[in-house]
Amino acid sequence: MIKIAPSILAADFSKLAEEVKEVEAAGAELIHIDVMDGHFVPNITMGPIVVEALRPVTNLPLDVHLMIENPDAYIEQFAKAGADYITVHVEACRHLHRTIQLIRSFGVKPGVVLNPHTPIEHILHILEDVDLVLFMTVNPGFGGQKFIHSVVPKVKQLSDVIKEKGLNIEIEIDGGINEETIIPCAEAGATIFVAGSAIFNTENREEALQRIKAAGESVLK
Ligand SMILES: O=C(CO)[C@H](O)[C@H](O)COP(=O)(O)O
Ligand SMILES: [Fe+2]
Repeated sequence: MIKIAPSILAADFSKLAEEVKEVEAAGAELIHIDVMDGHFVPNITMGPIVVEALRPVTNLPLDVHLMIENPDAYIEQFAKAGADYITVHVEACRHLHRTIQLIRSFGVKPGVVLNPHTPIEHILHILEDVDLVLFMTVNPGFGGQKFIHSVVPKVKQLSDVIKEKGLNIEIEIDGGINEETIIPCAEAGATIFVAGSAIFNTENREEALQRIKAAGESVLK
């Protein structure tokens, strides 16, 4: 099954609650929240108070993507604010296993994120401990960037490892996803797709979301 996670980074922040409700009604499966600190990435976005504000607005799981240095210092705040998933970059974690355990200790599902150039070997020894692996298909920091195709073989490589080991881990893709780029990623074994500009920068969000989802599902038939 293909799940679409609209990224609110591309939403109209002056009416964020309405934007979230609109994509929920349009068939979204998760709400993706991009947290940037101006250090790990060259942009600043939102913190736990936005997660807390959105928690009562939607029944969908809140997928919190931390693009921050020292994520350990903020995990409790994001967990208590209502995050369902917290994903951390392997490139930002000095003690990844500790960070993943910390996320789980608050009853939140942990995931690990790889930048486009990071090899999957960096996460092979954490697979047993995570619920999700997120592949960046743009350099993190901004919405609306172009999909980096060279990430796709890594997705297939990890998907094969997950199958071989019989693990229950979902693969999520983030960056430049639209009804074309979703296809090679779904073929490679990904099941959760973040889409920001391809959904929020359109007139008809429902149609955009459903077209992207249908393109992904066409691969599974
Ligand atoms: O993590 C991100 C950027 O760092 C965003 O989730 C991602 O860029 C989504 O936006 P778009 O679909 O417009 O590429
Ligand atoms: Fe993201």
